[in-house]
Amino acid sequence: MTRRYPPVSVFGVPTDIGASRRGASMGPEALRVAGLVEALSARGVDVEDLGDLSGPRNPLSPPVDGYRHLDEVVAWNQAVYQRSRDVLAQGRMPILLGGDHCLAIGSIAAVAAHCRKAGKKLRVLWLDAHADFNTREITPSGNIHGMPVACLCGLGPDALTRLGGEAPAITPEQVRQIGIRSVDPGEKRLVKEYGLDIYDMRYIDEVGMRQTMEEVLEGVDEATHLHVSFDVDMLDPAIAPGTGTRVPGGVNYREAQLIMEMVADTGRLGSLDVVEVNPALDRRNMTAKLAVDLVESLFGKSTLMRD
Ligand SMILES: NC(=[NH2+])NCCC[C@H](N)C(=O)O
Ligand SMILES: [Mn+2]
Ligand SMILES: [Mn+2]
Repeated sequence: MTRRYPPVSVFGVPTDIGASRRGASMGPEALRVAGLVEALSARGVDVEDLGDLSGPRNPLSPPVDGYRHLDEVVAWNQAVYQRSRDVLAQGRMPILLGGDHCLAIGSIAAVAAHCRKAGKKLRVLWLDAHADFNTREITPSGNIHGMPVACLCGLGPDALTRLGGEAPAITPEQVRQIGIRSVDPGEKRLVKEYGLDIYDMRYIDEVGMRQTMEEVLEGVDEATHLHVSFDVDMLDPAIAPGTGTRVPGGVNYREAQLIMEMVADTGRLGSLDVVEVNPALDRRNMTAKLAVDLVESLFGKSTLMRD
């Protein structure tokens, strides 16, 4: 099946400000070196690379009042919010190259504001080993890349929950999490309290990825905007070692392809984050290359004979 895709604007956000381990700041360049932009244009996508945003350096300081680098995280996310908003206003699809996962606060807040204005129904697919639903009270690390989903749902400091003015940017019902296998004890309680829809690895093992994705995509229609927030640590570390918070027992190659292919089949992909690629921990850029391979599938590359 050949499908027309909206024009795409790629931008890099070279920071690891939301993490305590450095290196994700080199992710954007690793994804470019792996050929992300060329791969999209080879698929017939009209794609431009806007280069990298800039922001404060990483002081690698300890948490203050439960947050590590809060001011810097806010500054980077304001830049992400503005860039994502501008790209969407031009009728283009933003692809954020991270950087760590705290940056999804800015990208998804912008997408949510855009959907409200355009009368679209937003659904967020959160592909991750982690639920990223911590708050300052319960975080084991103070790392804000463990908090973006909570911030987007209105739990967190005003400067992050109100990036787009209103809070919450989204509600838990709009989120589907896939590949989860590491949730901190306090975080687990909060996730249950807020009713987040989590397709964890046990569930995927039991029912299979096809059934999982059918449930994830249930109700998606012409009015739906799908935002995919792809933390590469969703993948099994054997195939994706280049990331800072590895958890064994992740999604395998074929399962990951099926996720992307089934999203592509909906034709409703509206925006994308590719985050947590850490070249300092990678081998021969294999994690970035795999991420590019999967992004190609999100844009309709298929091995199906019936196509
Ligand atoms: N986006 C990520 N890789 N998040 C990892 C979070 C790990 C842990 N749950 C924490 O809050 O510190
Ligand atoms: Mn993660
Ligand atoms: Mn994450």
